[in-house]
Amino acid sequence: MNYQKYAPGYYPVPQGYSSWATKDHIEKAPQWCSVDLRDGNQALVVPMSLDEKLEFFKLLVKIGFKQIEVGFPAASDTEYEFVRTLIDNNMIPDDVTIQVLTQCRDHIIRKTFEAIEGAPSAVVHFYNSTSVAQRQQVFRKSPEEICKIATDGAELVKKLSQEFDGNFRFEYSPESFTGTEPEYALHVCNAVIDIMEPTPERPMIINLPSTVQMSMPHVYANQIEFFHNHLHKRDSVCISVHPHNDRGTGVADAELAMLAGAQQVECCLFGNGERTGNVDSITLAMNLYSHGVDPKLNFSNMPEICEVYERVTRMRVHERSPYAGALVFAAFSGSHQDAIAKGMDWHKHSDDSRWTCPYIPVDPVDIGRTYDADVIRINSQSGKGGIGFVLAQNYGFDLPAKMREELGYTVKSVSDRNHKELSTPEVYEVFCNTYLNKQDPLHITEIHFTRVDGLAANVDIEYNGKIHGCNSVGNGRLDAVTNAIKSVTGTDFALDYYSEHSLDSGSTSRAASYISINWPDGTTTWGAGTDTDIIQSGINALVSAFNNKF
Ligand SMILES: CC(=O)SCCNC(=O)CCNC(=O)[C@H](O)C(C)(C)COP(=O)(O)OP(=O)(O)OC[C@H]1O[C@@H](n2cnc3c(N)ncnc32)[C@H](O)[C@@H]1OP(=O)(O)O
Ligand SMILES: CC(C)C(=O)C(=O)O
Repeated sequence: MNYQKYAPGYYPVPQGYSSWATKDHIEKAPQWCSVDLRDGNQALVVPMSLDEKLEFFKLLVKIGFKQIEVGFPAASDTEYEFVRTLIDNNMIPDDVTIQVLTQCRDHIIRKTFEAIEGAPSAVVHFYNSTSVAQRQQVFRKSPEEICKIATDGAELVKKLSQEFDGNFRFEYSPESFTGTEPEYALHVCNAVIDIMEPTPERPMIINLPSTVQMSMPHVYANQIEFFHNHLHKRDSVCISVHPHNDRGTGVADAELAMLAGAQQVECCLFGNGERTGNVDSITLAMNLYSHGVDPKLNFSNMPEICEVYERVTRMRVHERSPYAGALVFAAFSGSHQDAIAKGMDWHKHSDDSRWTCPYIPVDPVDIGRTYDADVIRINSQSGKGGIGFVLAQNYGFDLPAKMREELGYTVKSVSDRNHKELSTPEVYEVFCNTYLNKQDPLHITEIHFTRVDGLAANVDIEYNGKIHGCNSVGNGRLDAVTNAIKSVTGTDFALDYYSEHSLDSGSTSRAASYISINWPDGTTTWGAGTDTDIIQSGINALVSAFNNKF
């Protein structure tokens, strides 16, 4: 690890371009430009087929993208045919503009115009590299010669836009901007703007890509503010950013750039794109959403978006991909589960409609996820709160706090022993096996109550395989049965806790009862019972608690 081999390769702007840093939130969504079908596609092991691109295009339209870079038409027949298919078959909605990318090379620009001829609304995006490294190593040209590649390209784009039929607007990128001296990049961009002569009615886009991310995000934001202040015809230019993610801060680059004056963001779903990817459109949009800002993109069906994306790109949505990954709402750990379960309950009963649930930045339901499958998941790190929540949500059992605690440890240890996550049915199975309607070694086979002075019970009890008939009395039914059990089994115990609630709604609803009993040796055992008859459910809980001693 020879760190001396490296030095920062970026060029900060002078002091005085960080007024953006006083802002603490983004007030509105940027103009979104999806580059999934171009930058995303060029980064795939196998680029998408025409049909796959069509399906992805439809998905992007459904999500709400109004500007979609559909490809690099000069790159391949598929790319070219895709653009022609969209145009020739009127597949572009009226409010959607397609965008195509071309290098500043004559034959590539010409081929690009052939591809977009007749487009109802298209952005021609032309670029050339301006960085110090590319000037020296790739092009071996002076700054002015490199600038001439851009201006020659701009002249040709402008000329062809008048020769070809279609409604065209323009975008220029000083590619490898982040490795370019800002003053020089500004000079090139202004030279292009002067040629393209945008107006406020027909603005052009200047895209300042972090082609390779080289600095901390605030350095990039300062660069954007510098351009915001010094670009020619600012009222006729839309500043776009196109952050990559080499340093892992693509989202921060985009967000700070928006504070600094960027109006458009070029991005890809799930941060797909060259190397570590482009900035993730889902994270950016959902970050706005979670602050109460309309993102102007609709991610209400995230599972469908993940499915289409994975199928057509052959990429995988990472489990921790913000807002979209399979595990991003999942809480395995006890204290998180406890807070989430309490937070959810608080929200259910609160008048405050704003989402403030601990640990979960947005309501999973808003993006098509479910609480049951996605939020509280059980393993050996889980706690009583989460385990109780799972039982309550899925099976309606609202366990008393102490019983939940005991069940919590039992469930955790099953998960720990087997070294696996427990599914909801498996948690339920542990609960049933441990507490519910247990009939061994003691089982009540027959019971009749009569009200005399207090309550008398005539009970048949099967205990250790033998049936015992018994008459007992008590101050209530449960007390009478307790006394019968004590006399048949010769044990002594005291009823400590009893509660019940109805389990299902409707006339045939079942009751669930919970009982704990204290034993002379200082121990406590718990049992649960269910039955359509509330008394029987209590007796079942009592018998279960008794049986749990043995
Ligand atoms: C950061 C980005 O994402 S930029 C977009 C990158 N995307 C792609 O490249 C995908 C599509 N590209 C392709 O299919 C091909 O590269 C094509 C069709 C564009 C060009 O193909 P080719 O001409 O066969 O090859 P190649 O890309 O290697 O061309 C290199 C030449 O173009 C020049 N060049 C590269 N970029 C540019 C540019 N923006 N403007 C002008 N010239 C350029 C190089 O200096 C080199 O010149 P040389 O022939 O004098 O050495
Ligand atoms: C062509 C440009 C915008 C690009 O993709 C990049 O610089 O990353």
